[in-house]
Amino acid sequence: MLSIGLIGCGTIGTSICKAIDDGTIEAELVAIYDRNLDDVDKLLSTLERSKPQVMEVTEMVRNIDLLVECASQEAVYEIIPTALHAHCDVMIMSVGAFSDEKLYKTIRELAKENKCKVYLPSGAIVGLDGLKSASAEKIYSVTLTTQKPPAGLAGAPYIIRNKIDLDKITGKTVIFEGPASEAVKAFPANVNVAATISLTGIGFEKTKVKIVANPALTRNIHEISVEGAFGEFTTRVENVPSPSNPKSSYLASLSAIATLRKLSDPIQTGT
Ligand SMILES: NC(=O)C1=CN([C@@H]2O[C@H](COP(=O)(O)OP(=O)(O)OC[C@H]3O[C@@H](n4cnc5c(N)ncnc54)[C@H](OP(=O)(O)O)[C@@H]3O)[C@@H](O)[C@H]2O)C=CC1
Ligand SMILES: O=C([O-])CC(=O)C(=O)O
Repeated sequence: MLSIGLIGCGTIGTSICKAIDDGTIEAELVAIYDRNLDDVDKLLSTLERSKPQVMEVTEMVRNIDLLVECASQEAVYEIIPTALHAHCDVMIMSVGAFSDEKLYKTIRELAKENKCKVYLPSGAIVGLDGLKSASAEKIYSVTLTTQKPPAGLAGAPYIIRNKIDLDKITGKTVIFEGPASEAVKAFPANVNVAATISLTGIGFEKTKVKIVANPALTRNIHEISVEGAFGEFTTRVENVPSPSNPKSSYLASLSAIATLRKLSDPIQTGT
């Protein structure tokens, strides 16, 4: 059975661990880690059958087949190369880290050299299958429009740097417009999906991102519009925010779980 180690015991990490614990994912949860020890304890208290050891990444990678990152973009730098050097496959949620082209190339090379897979789930968006198919031919444009309730954007470096008072926003307001390369750095905990779209489609510079704060919303909305040789499509998802972290949509957790379930399934649907 697949042995899994997980870094980041927050919202997504807890959902994944529970899904392993209750058998939704066919795997053994061998090890977990988080820099925040309270989150580790909280997660452990939710598990009924699994008894993962708490260990740091250097020890963890000696005991697992696959490392799951659901922590932060900085964690990708800290843990993914270590895991690949140790011949572990990896699944990454903080995909925005790959706007750093050097990191992306390093991880790609390391994965090839060590014959490892790097899984990037669709996360909180829908339509990655269509974009993947479309990218076999010419794509003319890709635009992501993300709308969140103002509280879902709190703490983003862009909001802090520009001294935007989210409490004072009373109507639908465009907060940011620019390339995905800038969006994922300005909003590292809000639009990792822009990175996954960029890697699947036409890259970080050509992918356009618009971020809207909308106090009328209770859900996180992502709309993707794509034009290419195939024709055009628009997808829209209205995501229920995770109760423990309104920045992250529940669908992101479910997407991580689905990606891990797929590993043990002989039938693979979708592009
Ligand atoms: N691809 C996608 O579609 C999506 C991606 N995401 C991304 O997935 C990641 C996890 O999301 P979520 O579970 O909601 O986040 P949470 O904030 O709920 O949990 C993350 C946990 O990881 C810990 N952590 C952060 N950095 C490190 C590190 N370097 N080493 C060890 N622990 C660390 C955090 O600690 P602390 O509290 O101290 O920061 C926190 O306990 C985030 O980067 C998020 O932006 C989220 C939604 C969708
Ligand atoms: O969960 C979401 O709605 C999207 C998100 O936070 C991200 O891509 O980082």
